[in-house]
Amino acid sequence: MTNIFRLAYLLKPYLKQSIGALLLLSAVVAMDLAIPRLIQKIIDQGIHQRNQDVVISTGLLMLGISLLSVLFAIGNNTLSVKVGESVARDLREAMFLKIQSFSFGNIDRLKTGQLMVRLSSDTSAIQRVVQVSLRIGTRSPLLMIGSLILMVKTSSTLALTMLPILLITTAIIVFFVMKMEPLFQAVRQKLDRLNIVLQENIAGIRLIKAFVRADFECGRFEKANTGFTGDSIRVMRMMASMPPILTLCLNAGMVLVIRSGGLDAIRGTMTIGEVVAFTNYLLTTMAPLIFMAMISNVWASGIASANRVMEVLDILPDIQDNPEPTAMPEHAPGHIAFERVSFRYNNASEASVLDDISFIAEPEKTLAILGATGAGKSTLVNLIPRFYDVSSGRILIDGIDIRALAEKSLLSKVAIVPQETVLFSGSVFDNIRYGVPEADKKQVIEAAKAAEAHDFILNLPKGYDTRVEERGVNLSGGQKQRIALARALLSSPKILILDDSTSAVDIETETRIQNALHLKHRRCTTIIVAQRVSTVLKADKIIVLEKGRIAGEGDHARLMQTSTVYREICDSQLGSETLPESPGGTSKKQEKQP
Ligand SMILES: Nc1ncnc2c1ncn2[C@@H]1O[C@H](COP(=O)(O)OP(=O)(O)OP(=O)(O)O)[C@@H](O)[C@H]1O
Repeated sequence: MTNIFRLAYLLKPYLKQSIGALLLLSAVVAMDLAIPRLIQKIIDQGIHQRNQDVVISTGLLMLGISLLSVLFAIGNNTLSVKVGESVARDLREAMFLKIQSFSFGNIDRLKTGQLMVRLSSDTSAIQRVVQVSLRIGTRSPLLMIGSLILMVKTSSTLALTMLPILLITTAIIVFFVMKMEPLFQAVRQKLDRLNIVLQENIAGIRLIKAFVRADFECGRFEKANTGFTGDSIRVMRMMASMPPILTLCLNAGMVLVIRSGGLDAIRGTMTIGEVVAFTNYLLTTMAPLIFMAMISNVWASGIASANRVMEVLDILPDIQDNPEPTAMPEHAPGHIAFERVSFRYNNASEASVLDDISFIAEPEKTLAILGATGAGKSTLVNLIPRFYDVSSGRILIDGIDIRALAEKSLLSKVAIVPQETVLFSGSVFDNIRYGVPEADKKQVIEAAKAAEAHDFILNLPKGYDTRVEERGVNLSGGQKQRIALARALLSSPKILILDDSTSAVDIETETRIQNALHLKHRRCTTIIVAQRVSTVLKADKIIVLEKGRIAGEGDHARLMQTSTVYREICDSQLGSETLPESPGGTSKKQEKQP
């Protein structure tokens, strides 16, 4: 519930419009309340006393009031819709910005489907709460309170008779609202689950087809869909049972008023006009109660959504700049030092993914990290741009602990080509200059040439203007990797990290890329992650990683002599024939694919 009050804070920028909406609404309520009094006047002073003038003048006044009421209601509607939509837009923006601030660890814990529901359905539910609150949600209680006062003024004894019915009706509504809130929460959770399954399926549709797993996936989807439907039915059933119960209360009240008021009128202690006015006030007391009950689902789902949205807004990014961050020097050489670094993904998890890692990557040199799948290579390089923080030890760049550096400053010097290539829909040109939007065509072409992408891009239907479809489906794996590489090279980084980013290109192209990198980007520290020995042969230093620990360090020739693990990897991939003795040489042997 506190989250709903926190949401009220979002109304602050729209205070004027909100107050305007509420003032217009109050005027509408005042006019609604005047109508039964005017009816009473028509009956008692007009019809009963056969005074035609009273009937006509009061009738015209009623008409005028009704017209004005319509105009004010339209004004209230316009303002409340505007405020509701604006609050939803602000919330979506706040959530979007929050998600952008998340570090890799936060993203690992949150599911994409969940975030999508919170950004879309939950913000819409909150928007409905705001709109409803500025309209019927405020109108109903005001109308109810006004009607109650006027009921007491018309006949306090009759009003007292109505009290138990009003209390029972209120209790029923509170009961329903309290019962429905957790149910709405459950429905939202099931919707999350449904979205996660849906998203995984759409993203992985090709794989599902390739492995003929459509039946299995249909089963998974059906389970999520049935779960969602089941909970939705429970909520709807509850909602549907409320109006008939409340209508019963209203009818019981009417019977009581007509009976007691009728007897009072016969006794002459009440006029017929008063009885009619009282009946009307009973209606304007009970009907808002029923309306409020009907919109209680909007409230219940709004509260549930507010909790879920606030949950995201309350998350603190795992990685934040310290209060006085240091900027990387403009001409930083790019010297990297790992000092006794250990890392585990969740501090709760038992095993370390990296254990006591120490090494140095020299400026303008190439360091390769080789190891079997799951050895911890990607994890290791992800620590350099501080995607995750080390669990112990420290990483220094040019002598500065990266935790002391400003995130933006660090990332402006480090470029990473991740293992999984991500391209956005848009032109090839725009994808390459994603990190440097101001880059001109010449710079883009230069980067593409260094990444061995220029020739294939020219052969695409519209060259650099060819549209990359969603997730790059119209490009091959190797082509995507080369565009991603060009994107990283364009930012002229001081530290370039290639995380198995040439795994999908053939060995010949990979060699050309490496030569180009060596020529044009020799002034940056390059870290190459690879499973393929051929990728690392030319590196100045190779680190062999085994189960999160360093199992060998040195250049190819040295490792061939000192590291059994390295020799075994070489043997398994290149065979046992003589390999080049020194870095820079090329293997004459026909290479085997891993
Ligand atoms: N986001 C994550 N959350 C939890 N565990 C993870 C995460 N990413 C990787 N791991 C675990 O960390 C270990 C090392 O993974 P990593 O991706 O670093 O290996 P790798 O050597 O790069 O493997 P590959 O060559 O197959 O890419 C693996 O056991 C993996 O399951």
